[in-house]
This record gives sequence, structure tokens and C-alpha cells, in this order.
Amino acid sequence: MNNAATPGPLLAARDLVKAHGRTPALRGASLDLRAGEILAVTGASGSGKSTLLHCMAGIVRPDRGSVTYGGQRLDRLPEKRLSELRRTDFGVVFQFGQLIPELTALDNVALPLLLAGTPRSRARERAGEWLERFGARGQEELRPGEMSGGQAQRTALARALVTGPKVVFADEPTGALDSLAGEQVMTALAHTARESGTAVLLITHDARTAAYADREASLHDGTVVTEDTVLEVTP
Ligand SMILES: Nc1ncnc2c1ncn2[C@@H]1O[C@H](COP(=O)(O)OP(=O)(O)OP(=O)(O)O)[C@@H](O)[C@H]1O
Repeated sequence: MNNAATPGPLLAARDLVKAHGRTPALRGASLDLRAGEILAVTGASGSGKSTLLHCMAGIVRPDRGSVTYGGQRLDRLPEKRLSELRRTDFGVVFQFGQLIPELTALDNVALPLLLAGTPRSRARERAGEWLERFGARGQEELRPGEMSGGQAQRTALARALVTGPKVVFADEPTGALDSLAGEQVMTALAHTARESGTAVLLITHDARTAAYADREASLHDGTVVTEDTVLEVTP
């Protein structure tokens, strides 16, 4: 399928059209995500960024157009196959971590592994390792209500990456954080994604967050207007 010298995209959206009721959100958006890259998607509020992410992650089906992942048409997969693929290959993190409030940080991160059938002790051990990678050592027993915004997002990132996904979809992961916590979260995400070869589709309003990406695509009124801006890679 892919040629090593000129790899094709891992995930490709083509001519996506999507309306929410009568409100058009995407009007022919196309975007490629390559294996292992961090791609920032920017654009004004309401330009369709979240809708594009939801379509590419198989959370929402487009009205028209295609989403292809590793040669499979995601937009045509039956729901059961789609949710299985989301569980094995994709991780998601949103602006407000969306952790389970009753569970500790450790159990939140262990949960995707337990759902995938990993034995409990092994799942908890791996969850601890991933929290540590995100600089969240010592907060294993905290529940979301006891965490700072940055701690919650680091926990959410550990949960998104613990299963070894091929793609992480991050929708404004630093949107609710102050600039220092935002930088810490982005440094951890970029470092870990690069180390593990995980591709990241990163939605952001913030130029400093976008600067962690390898490429940037900009949306305007539901279409991608610029792509391939090569950004300086943050050390
Ligand atoms: N569930 C929904 N119901 C109705 N309209 C929606 C819904 N979700 C999004 N929209 C509308 O679709 C358009 C695109 O929204 P979307 O959230 O994809 O844009 P965005 O660029 O991510 O915006 P923001 O930066 O404000 O999150 C907007 O006009 C928005 O109001």
C-alpha cells in the first residue's frame, strides 16, 4: 500500500460536507494526516475544526465525501467495526479532559486497557508508567475534582496514549489552561507522540500551541484554505 520513500497519508479526508441541522459546518474539506506527524488545524471559531476532527475520528459521519484510514473507508464502516477501530487505533483528548469523575487518575488511564481485555494489575502498572511519562507522578490517587487543569489534561493525554494508538485527536487540549500549564502539556504530548510515532491531529486557536506541530492546515468557512505551512519544530 504505502511506499516507504513516499508514504501516502495514514488518514485522508476528501471533500467532506457536513451540516448540523441547517447550519453548514464543512463545505468540501480535504485533509491528509501522515503517519507520525503532528498536524495543527487552525481557523476562526465556527470554521468547522471540531466537525472535521469528529468526521476524521469516525465519531460523526459526513453527509458527503470520504474518510480513508489505512485503506479502509471509515465513513462506510458499520458502527460496531468503527467503534472497535476507534478503541484500538485512535485516542482522543478534548478541551476539558472528560475524565470519569469517580475514578482516580490511575484508574482513568487504566480504563481503556481494561476495556481491551488487559488484566487489571498489568493495566494499572502500565497506567502508572504513562502517568509518569506525562509528568503526573504522585497524582495517581487524585480524582478529577482534586486536580488542576494541567494535571487533568496530562491524565487525559496518558489515557489517550496508553493503548498505543496510531492517531491521537486532540481538540483544543490546552484551551482551558494557563500558558505555563499549556506549554507543559504540549511539550509532553509532542515529545511522547514523536517518541512513539503517533500521529496527532491537533485543533488549536493558539499560535504557540500550533508551533509544536510539523505542519499546519487552516480552515475557513468549512474548507481547508492553506496547508503545508512548515513550522519551526519546537525543541
Ligand atoms: N451540534 C451542533 N448543532 C448545531 N450546530 C453546530 C453543532 N456543532 C457545530 N455546529 C455549527 O457548525 C459550525 C462549525 O462548528 P465547529 O464546532 O465544527 O467549528 P470550530 O471551528 O471547531 O469552532 P470553535 O473553534 O468555536 O470550537 C458552526 O457554525 C457551529 O455553530
